[in-house]
Amino acid sequence: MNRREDSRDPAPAAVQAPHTDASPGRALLAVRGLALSAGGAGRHDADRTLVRGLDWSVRAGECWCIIGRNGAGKSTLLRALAGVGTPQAGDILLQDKPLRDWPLPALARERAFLAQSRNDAFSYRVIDTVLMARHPYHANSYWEDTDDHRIAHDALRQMDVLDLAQRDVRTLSGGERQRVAIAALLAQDTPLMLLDEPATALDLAHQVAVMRLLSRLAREQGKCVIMVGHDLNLAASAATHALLLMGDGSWRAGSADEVLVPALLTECLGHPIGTVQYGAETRLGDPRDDGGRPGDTRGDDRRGTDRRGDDRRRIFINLET
Ligand SMILES: Nc1ncnc2c1ncn2[C@@H]1O[C@H](COP(=O)(O)OP(=O)(O)OP(=O)(O)O)[C@@H](O)[C@H]1O
Repeated sequence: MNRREDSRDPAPAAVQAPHTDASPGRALLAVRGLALSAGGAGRHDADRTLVRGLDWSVRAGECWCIIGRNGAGKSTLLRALAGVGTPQAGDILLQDKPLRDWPLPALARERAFLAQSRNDAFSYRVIDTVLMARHPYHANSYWEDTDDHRIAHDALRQMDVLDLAQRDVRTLSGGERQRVAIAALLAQDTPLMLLDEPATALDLAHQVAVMRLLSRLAREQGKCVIMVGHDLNLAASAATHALLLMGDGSWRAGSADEVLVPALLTECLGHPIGTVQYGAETRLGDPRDDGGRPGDTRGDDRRGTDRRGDDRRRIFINLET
């Protein structure tokens, strides 16, 4: 996406950005002309367009956050990317091959999907739910080997739930269950990781730890992370890129510095959003003292927007209640 010359201009309404093929490297996931409607294809009530003409490329090492209001279509899009459900139009290519052409076991070795909610109908030990994520690597066998156990234990340790390994999943708290589900996703060890609101139910320390982990997996292991989230500060702390769903079918995609800016977020979320900057020498203060008005990005220009090169951070503030 081209950055506007003067970011003080109001965001254009419902402008669709060009897809992100300008950046180098082959796309792990390529979305072409995708259309999604509420309720999915073939439903008589599938008349509200959630996403229209989505052209989007995602590469190894990128960490994307999908942002939008309730009902904008974030989960619907993530499910489509996981191969669940049929889009109204368009193609989703994983490593240049349409998702529908991937055999399920092979697809399960390429992408892992953390759904927004889950039901534990049966009694399973925590370790067993994580070991199940290793089954795509055992085409003709139900038995896990020692590598699987090591990987499962490592994943539980990374999510700080190794001590719960022998517990029945139905006895876990909401945050513990969420961390076990993320551990299972890690144990699946796929190049593409799709996470629907991974920070849900987590306490603050674990929210930050999960974002750091996802960011590191993308940066250091070349994983491709796509997550849905409502917390802008958490998203901004981890995401290299963002996709905004505007709610009327239009969308904006680009680097975090291009897209996670107050004017676009205000338009996307329908609520005034500004930023304040803090760092080693600047204390967090009242955002209204920081030169910000709803949709006003002058502060960004003045303070710069590189959130990874130094210790400065933008935090997003709702200016009005
Ligand atoms: N089976 C269905 N039948 C009819 N409408 C549906 C169906 N499934 C989803 N929808 C609608 O599609 C829209 C998009 O749903 P989706 O779950 O993708 O939104 P979302 O952006 O993830 O929202 P949230 O932030 O609340 O999680 C919603 O308005 C929802 O009510």
